[in-house]
Amino acid sequence: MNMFGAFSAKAPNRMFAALLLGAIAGIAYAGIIPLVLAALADPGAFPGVRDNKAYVLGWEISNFGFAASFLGLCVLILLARTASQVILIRLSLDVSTDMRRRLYERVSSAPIAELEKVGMPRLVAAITSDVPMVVAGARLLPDLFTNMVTLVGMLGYLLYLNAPVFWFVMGCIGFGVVTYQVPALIARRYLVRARNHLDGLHESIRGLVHGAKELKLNDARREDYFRRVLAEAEHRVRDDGKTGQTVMRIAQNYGDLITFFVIGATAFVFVNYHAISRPELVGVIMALLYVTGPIAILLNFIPQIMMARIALRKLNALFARIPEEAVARDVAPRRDWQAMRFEGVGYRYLDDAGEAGFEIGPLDLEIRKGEITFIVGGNGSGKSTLAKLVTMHYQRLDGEVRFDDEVLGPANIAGFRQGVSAIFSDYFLFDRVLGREGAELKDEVDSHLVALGLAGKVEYRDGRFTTLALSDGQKRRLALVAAYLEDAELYLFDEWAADQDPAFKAFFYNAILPGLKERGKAVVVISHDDRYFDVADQLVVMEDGRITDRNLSGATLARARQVASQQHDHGRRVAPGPRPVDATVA
Ligand SMILES: Nc1ncnc2c1ncn2[C@@H]1O[C@H](COP(=O)(O)OP(=O)(O)OP(=O)(O)O)[C@@H](O)[C@H]1O
Repeated sequence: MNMFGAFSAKAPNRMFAALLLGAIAGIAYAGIIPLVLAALADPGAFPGVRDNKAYVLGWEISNFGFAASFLGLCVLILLARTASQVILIRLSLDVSTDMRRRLYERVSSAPIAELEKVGMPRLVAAITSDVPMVVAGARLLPDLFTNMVTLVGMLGYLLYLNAPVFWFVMGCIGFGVVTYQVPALIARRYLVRARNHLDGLHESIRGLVHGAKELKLNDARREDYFRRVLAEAEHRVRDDGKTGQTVMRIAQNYGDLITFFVIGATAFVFVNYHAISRPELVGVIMALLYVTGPIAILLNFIPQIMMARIALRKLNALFARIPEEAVARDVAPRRDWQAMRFEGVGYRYLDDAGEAGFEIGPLDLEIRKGEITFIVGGNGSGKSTLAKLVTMHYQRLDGEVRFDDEVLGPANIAGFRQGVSAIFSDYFLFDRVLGREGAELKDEVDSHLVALGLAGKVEYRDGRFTTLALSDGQKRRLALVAAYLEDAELYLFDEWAADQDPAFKAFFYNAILPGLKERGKAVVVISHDDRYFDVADQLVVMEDGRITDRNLSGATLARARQVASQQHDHGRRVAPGPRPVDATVA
């Protein structure tokens, strides 16, 4: 995608109209000086010559024909330029929305593993910095076109006035353009670096916002973060930006100077070597003075266009970085299965350089409907990675996943994935129930809010939850309400109960999970709550990326309890003796 392409792909007719109007304005601009010079050369233009005069609103107008043409050109410039700019501004707003929408669509259709690698800061930088920069650059196109047409027109006029002057000017412009490239290339290098540092700055800002509580508690820590992380990131963006912009301005002024140099060289040097009449010289100098305007504008645009191209390259790289997941889309949810089977399934994380990181597998596992499967294991043993394979956010790299006898692959994965509802440990709570509407929804939500002890805390009104300002445990319960309403075939809970109080923990393990099981759902729970391991039909023990045990034998239970008891750093183990579950809750 190039800048022009971004606009012309969206609305070719509007883009064409804007450029055409820009060209008309350019031609009209280029016509002004020849017209004035022609009028001045006409005897009717001078005082005392009474021919060809007219009176308009009491004003005496000499050389009326030229004056009327001059006015006509001015009006044409005004109308054509305004229309061209208005069309482009409106189009650019549509294009910005369009580009952002494309990015949203790409993000939502990208493989989760790629999104995790790209990270939020790069996406935010792309949406907030790159898209507006590209659009701002593309918006200059008609003005660029207008000024280029004016320049070409004026150079043509120069050729008509005096061919040697024209070739002299062309030589000077050629020299200027070539030598201009040196500072322009240096500037570009620094501007690209400044833009690359922007991703790091966004990452640092994320730390500032998300780590605000931690930073506030300790001045030394905050100082350190400001000095070594934020300030450094800011300085990198600022320093390279400053150097890039400075060199760019030098290049621009150098370009400006070249045009004046041409005028000086023509007036003071060229005339000594070529025969040129005084009126001819006046015409040439006027044309050259007039040309400085479009040249200055073109030079002024260059930094912005350069920034836009850098941003566009970043956007294109991001699009290439987050490819669309190669799976069939718009397929109906698949509910017609009884068991999900992992046969020798393996997965490994790859870093940016393609180096393999943590690896799980080969895994053999069966998750059946109407059963509860617990996954237990120490920190970093691969439980969440396995969970993402179960929810099909990650696709196996080795082995095979089957739903009954059907092998999971690109053609059917989207269908099976739509039958999954999951609450991950880093879940996101939306302020509404997505994908469902209707009057009966509110009644259902209300009854779940009551059951989960959230009535009075939050309501479902006008299609959204009235507040999300809830405690961690309450937020998780609200996420559970939304998950429950999805009526999925497979439910996955990654440490859902970790921050629930004993009563809700008991409610979750003793009422919600068995309830889902009774409804014939496949239930997968990552848990450290060894008190409730007996709720499981199947207990899967993970150690170092492998399943080391997978049944409910006494030995597995003992092993699972031992592994769970090694979870020192969670600190959220269930307190002994849950208080009786409230009748409304149970
Ligand atoms: N997005 C990622 N990119 C690269 N490596 C990752 C990523 N996520 C996890 N890992 C690696 O995979 C290993 C297993 O992580 P995983 O989250 O599956 O463990 P876990 O058993 O769920 O741990 P915990 O109990 O702490 O949540 C980790 O040691 C980590 O190094």
